[in-house]
This record gives sequence, structure tokens and C-alpha cells, in this order.
Amino acid sequence: MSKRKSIGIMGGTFDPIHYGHLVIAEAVRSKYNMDKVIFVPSGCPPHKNCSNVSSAMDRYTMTALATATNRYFDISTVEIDRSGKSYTYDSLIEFKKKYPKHDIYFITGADAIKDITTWYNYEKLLEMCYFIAATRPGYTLSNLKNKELQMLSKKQLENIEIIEVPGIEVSSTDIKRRVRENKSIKYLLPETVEDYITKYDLYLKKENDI
Ligand SMILES: Nc1ncnc2c1ncn2[C@@H]1O[C@H](COP(=O)(O)OP(=O)(O)OP(=O)(O)O)[C@@H](O)[C@H]1O
Ligand SMILES: O=C(O)c1ccc[n+]([C@@H]2O[C@H](COP(=O)([O-])O)[C@@H](O)[C@H]2O)c1
Repeated sequence: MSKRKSIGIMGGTFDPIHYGHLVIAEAVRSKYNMDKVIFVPSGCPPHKNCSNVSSAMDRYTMTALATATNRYFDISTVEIDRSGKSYTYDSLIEFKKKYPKHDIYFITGADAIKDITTWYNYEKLLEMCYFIAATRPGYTLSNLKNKELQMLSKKQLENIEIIEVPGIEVSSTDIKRRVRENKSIKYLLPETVEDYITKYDLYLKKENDI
């Protein structure tokens, strides 16, 4: 990594945000001594059905609650303010303009990076920023390098770093299912987010009914 200043961009649907997201963002920030990590809730996640996702306001609020206690964490509305699919390429253009002196690192789970060749304008994206892919349980480094990423050139692969972080086996899908089944979600996500979910009765209906 160069000695230039750097920031991390942590994009996600965050429906809801949980400790899996927070752990990887903090692990990457401290490992690379980043100035900050900006959490970017998607407006309409490109690879998900937007109509099945909670409102942008709920997801933004939960992300703000979850990140409030970390002075290095920030939050951006760049994607929820934009209409149409929330392509990372469009957001990165904006962040490059806003932070011309910083190196930009897009932080993602390793399971998401394996599909990078299906992302909008992925070739340009890989020239514009570095990707830091945190392994989550079930994804090994060798599997990822050998199989899913084999379409990429050596130069493109150089802009992707796969790192291991303390694994937390939690997903937003699992949390939503637990809420529906009236199971505890305690210790899977910050208490403030848990309280928000309870207060506004989020996730009680089946995903297709949202
Ligand atoms: N437990 C986890 N460990 C590591 N990375 C994670 C974890 N959960 C999510 N991520 C990563 O965080 C990013 C944003 O994830 P997202 O908001 O879609 O949450 P999710 O839990 O993966 O949701 P879903 O269950 O709907 O797939 C993605 O790059 C994803 O790979
Ligand atoms: O730009 C794309 O084509 C693209 C395709 C899939 C995922 N992403 C981004 O990757 C991040 C994680 O996505 P998701 O669907 O797992 O929440 C989020 O910021 C998405 O906008 C971006």
C-alpha cells in the first residue's frame, strides 16, 4: 500500500447492518491505517430485487445508529440520493472527485468479490480503486483465486487484496428470518439497531411481502 492517505468505502444493502459488516470495516481500517471508512447504503442494490428491500430511510438510520460509536466511521447518502440502480462505478466517480488526494479502497465480503466480473463497468472500476475482500466463513482464498477470479488479468488481480478477518457467521438474511420466527437476534448486531427493528416492526412479514 502506498504512503498516500486512504479511505475505505463499505457498500452494502445493510438490511439490516450487523456485526459482520462492522468487524470487517474496522479490521480493514486499522490494518491499513485509513483516515476513515464511509458506509454507503445502496439505494437500489444492483444484484438484488429492490422491491424486496426495506426503505432507504430505515436502512440509512440503522447504519447511522450502528456506526455512531466509531469516530472513524462515516456514512454517505450518495447512493440513496441517486435514482436507478446503485452502481458502485457511479459512486466511485463521486468519491474520487470528493477525495482527489486519497487512495480509495472498496471494502467488500469475499463472497461478493467473486462476482466482480458481473459488476457494471468492472474493468474501469478495477483501474479506479483497490478492492479489499474480507473472507467470510466458507470462502477460502485459494478457491476464490483459482475459480471465480480466473477471468481477470494479472494487473487487475493486483488491485484486489483478499484478507482474513475475524469471522462472524451472520447475514442480514439470517437476521430477518430470525425476526420472522420470533428468535433472538441479540449480539448479532448493535443493540440500537435491534431496538430500531423492534420499535418499527421491521422484518415481521415474509421478504416478498415487504
Ligand atoms: N458476516 C460477514 N462477514 C464478512 N463479510 C460480510 C458478512 N456479511 C456481509 N458481508 C459483506 O458485506 C457487504 C454488504 O453486505 P450486505 O449488506 O448485502 O449484507 P449480507 O449479510 O451479505 O446480506 P444478505 O444476507 O442479504 O446477502 C457484502 O460485500 C458482503 O459480502
Ligand atoms: O456496481 C455493481 O454492478 C455492483 C454489483 C453488485 C454489488 N455491488 C455493490 O457491492 C456492495 C455489496 O452488495 P450487496 O448486494 O451484497 O449488498 C454494495 O455496495 C453493492 O452496490 C455493486
